[in-house]
Amino acid sequence: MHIEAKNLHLAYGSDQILHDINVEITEPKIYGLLGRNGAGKTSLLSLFGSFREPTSGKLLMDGEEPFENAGIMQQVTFMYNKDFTGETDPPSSVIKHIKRYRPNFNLDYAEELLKKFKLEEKKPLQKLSTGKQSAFNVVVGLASRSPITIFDEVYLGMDAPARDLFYKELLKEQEIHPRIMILSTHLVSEMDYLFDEVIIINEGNLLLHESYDDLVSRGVTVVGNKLAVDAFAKDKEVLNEEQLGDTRSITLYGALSEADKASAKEQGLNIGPVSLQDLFIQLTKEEH
Ligand SMILES: Nc1ncnc2c1ncn2[C@@H]1O[C@H](COP(=O)(O)OP(=O)(O)OP(=O)(O)O)[C@@H](O)[C@H]1O
Repeated sequence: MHIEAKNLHLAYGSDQILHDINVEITEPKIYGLLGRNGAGKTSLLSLFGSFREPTSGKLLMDGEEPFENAGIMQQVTFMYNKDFTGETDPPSSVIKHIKRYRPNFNLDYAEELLKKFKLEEKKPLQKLSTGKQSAFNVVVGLASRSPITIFDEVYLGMDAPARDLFYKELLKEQEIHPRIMILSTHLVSEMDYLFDEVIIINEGNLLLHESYDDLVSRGVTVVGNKLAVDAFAKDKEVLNEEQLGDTRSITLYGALSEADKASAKEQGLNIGPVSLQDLFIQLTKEEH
């Protein structure tokens, strides 16, 4: 499947939330969707999940508008922190009915995952702990095997071992049943290794959509003597700088040329990689 957003706008009443979003998601890969609190991630994902209609612009999935489009909706699984109040059946019973509305849902795999996440309890879903309810959402999302699978911060309440299990299953699933997986998260440093591509939204605008490798190769950290670092940084885009005594560390946005690398070496400057989290923090700082 293939998602295409053209000049997408979303307003809640008079509040403009998403502004002129243009994005194409075409490959069965894992996409990390990042943005500060309130940036508009859930709003965008709720458009992809057919929960809402754009205020203007076009959203096409395989060339069709998804809103109230049953054929498209069956191909998209949008998992978020659902409120399970009133869900009196245990997880093992709830999963038996999912195939009716998610045609690719694999019950055997879901049962296997219930065991792995220790969700075989007889307790009704509404009485499970927050983390276990999140794990249940993860199970449904993975086992749905929908061509477009969206996880909107569902892993928030899950403890570290459960999240680790989720990441492993996700990578395994993606290898066997590749699909468009979109993960929105604030756990950037923990999850960055999962992403093939990164989409960043800032204040309702699309800030960037790039492959993970391209994005992190755009930034470098340069550490060394303050004066040498300052001279090196001249005419370059400095995202961040920190100083301790005479030592200065800067984060630069933009790939270094071979000549730059040679000159840094000559001046005793240390060049290192930049993490996605550092780039994200710098790129979404208020002054940007
Ligand atoms: N139903 C709604 N009615 C009015 N405003 C809303 C509604 N849902 C979200 N908003 C507003 O839209 C903006 C974007 O919210 P959204 O939940 O999409 O952000 P987010 O990036 O997912 O944030 P977070 O990381 O905090 O979950 C916020 O200003 C929020 O207050």
